[in-house]
This record gives sequence, structure tokens and C-alpha cells, in this order.
Amino acid sequence: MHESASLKCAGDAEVGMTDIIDGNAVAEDVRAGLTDAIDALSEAGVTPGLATVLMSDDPASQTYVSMKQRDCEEVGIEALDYELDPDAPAEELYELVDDLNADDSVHGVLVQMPLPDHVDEREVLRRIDPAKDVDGFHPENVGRLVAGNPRFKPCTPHGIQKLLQSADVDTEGKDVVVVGRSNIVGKPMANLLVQKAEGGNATVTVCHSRTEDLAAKTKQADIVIAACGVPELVTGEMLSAGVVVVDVGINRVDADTEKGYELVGDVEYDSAEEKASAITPVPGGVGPMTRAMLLWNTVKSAGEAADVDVDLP
Ligand SMILES: Nc1nc2c(c(=O)[nH]1)N[C@@H](CN(C=O)c1ccc(C(=O)N[C@@H](CCC(=O)O)C(=O)O)cc1)CN2
Repeated sequence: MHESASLKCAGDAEVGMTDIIDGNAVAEDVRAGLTDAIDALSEAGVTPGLATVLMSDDPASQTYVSMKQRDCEEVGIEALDYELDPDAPAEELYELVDDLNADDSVHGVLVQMPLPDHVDEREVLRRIDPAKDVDGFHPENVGRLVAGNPRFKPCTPHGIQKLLQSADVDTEGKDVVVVGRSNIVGKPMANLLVQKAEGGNATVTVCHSRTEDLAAKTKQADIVIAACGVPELVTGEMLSAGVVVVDVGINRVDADTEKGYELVGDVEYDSAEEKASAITPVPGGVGPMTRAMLLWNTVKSAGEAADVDVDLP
């Protein structure tokens, strides 16, 4: 974490510095912390293996999958890369998942979301072996999470827990507003936050597109987690002084840059940073942690499959 140079205005927020929570640095720590576990597995003759499946020509999805593969190589996880034509029949994907379930060298199966409309996403998630479901999206794993006994915590919410921990932000007894109710982030995040466990014990409000007077909710929050996919929806005016802001959004908006776009979060950064005691940037906040926790889950899975005790960071 580093601190921003800007001082907040007296009367608008507490006078002090805002912690900019550095997701790249925390993710690097997680990757470094996985080395011992990967070495222990290697001594037992096991190389963790992650299969990534991409069935999309969306440039953002392609970027995320290549980043995941690069991360695997960096830490010593074998990345098995599968690409299906987005127009291929859904059965091709189902059969591929079945094959990966049966392959002992594969400890994690990740199917990149979103999938084409003609593919039944629920069927895909049901088909993944729950013991290899490193995304934590299989109904059995969702049930375990809700029941307070998670096997794999979904990567983004798990990464957010680690980010908050790294910034010494205790969730216990805090009012947390989660903006967004997706299966990938909003719902599992809310569930983790209410658990009687480290990184939980919070009072959680989940807001969404039908919420009346969103600002009234966010203003009473100690922690706001924005995961709604609407660029810059949450502004400084909607926040109280001293709030902790976690921005999950990664929106590509047209801009006069080399790539033709820039990345913008679900939070209007400049105005939110004026109010916040701590905030995650976009890029370089939650995104790198999503990838780091995927590695974490894959190493956990490999340890369990090989019956090797691994120390996870
Ligand atoms: N099967 C899954 N699909 C999707 C998930 C998921 O957890 N599992 N989450 C999201 C997107 N996502 C993971 O795939 C993801 C998003 C962002 C990043 C990231 O590293 N972002 C960088 C910027 C990258 C860029 O330059 O565009 C950052 O924020 O710094 C990684 C993963 C949807 N699908």
C-alpha cells in the first residue's frame, strides 16, 4: 500500500492521507507466498495444473485468460490452454469439461465467463468437478460457501478479503454496502462478509439496479464495494468521510489512447479518493488479486488431490 499525496479538505473529510491499496503489490506477495506450497508439491512429484477454457472473442476475456496463463507460468503451475470457437456447439464445451474432469494432471478447471448465449452457463458450472472448481461457482461449492464451510472461495471476493486485510481494514461490526448482485462477485462477497469468520462479521447491505436511493445506502457505509459494471456510478458525493472504497469495476471506455480505450472503475476515483481513508485503484487494484487467488485455489486443489499438506499464504 502507498499513500496518495493529496490532503483532504477539512470539513469535507477527516484531514489525512488516503491509503491507495496496491493490488499489484499484494498479488505479488500472494504469488511469492505460494512458492513453498508449490515446492512441497514438487517434492511429492506433483505439478499443479490449471486448465483455462476460453469460448469467446471478447478482447477483455482474451486478455484475462492470457494474464492467468502468464501468472501460472511465473509461479510454476502448468497452464493448459483450451480455446473453442464461440460458435461451436455447446456440447463441445460440455465434453471438454468432462475430459478435464477425468484428467489427473488437471487440478483446476476454469471456464472464462461470460459464455456465448447458446451455451447454458448453469450446465457448464454443474458439470465441472466440484473438487476442481477453482472459481467456486459449482452449486455444491456455492452451498458450502453460504453454509460457512467454503471449499474454494470465488477469486474476486477472496482477493478483496486479502486486500482489506493487507490494508488493516477490519470488517467486524462494520456496515458494508456491496453494489452489485452478480454470482461472480456481489453475492459471494456478501456471503463472505456475513460469515462468522476472519474477513467477515460485517453487517451487509446488497444494492443493485432496483435499489431506491443508492446514495442513502452508500453514505451510511464504513466500506463500499462497487461491483455493478456501471462506469463511475459511485461518486464522492455518495460517500461519507473516512470510508473504505473497493472498486471491482473494469470498464473499457472509448478514449484517445493508443489502445482506443481507457480502464475506468465503477467508482469515480478522484471524488471518491477525496472522501476515502483507503481506496483501490483501477487498474492495479482488485483485478490482479482475482488472478492471484486463482493460483491460490489451484495450489489448494492440487494439495488436496495429492493428499499433501500445503501452507497457503
Ligand atoms: N471464470 C471466470 N470468469 C470471470 C471472472 C472469474 O473470476 N472467473 N471474473 C471476471 C474477470 N476477471 C477474471 O477473469 C478478471 C478481471 C480483471 C483482471 C485484471 O487483472 N485486470 C487488470 C487490468 C487488465 C487489463 O489491462 O485489461 C487490473 O485491474 O489491473 C483479471 C481477471 C469476469 N469473468
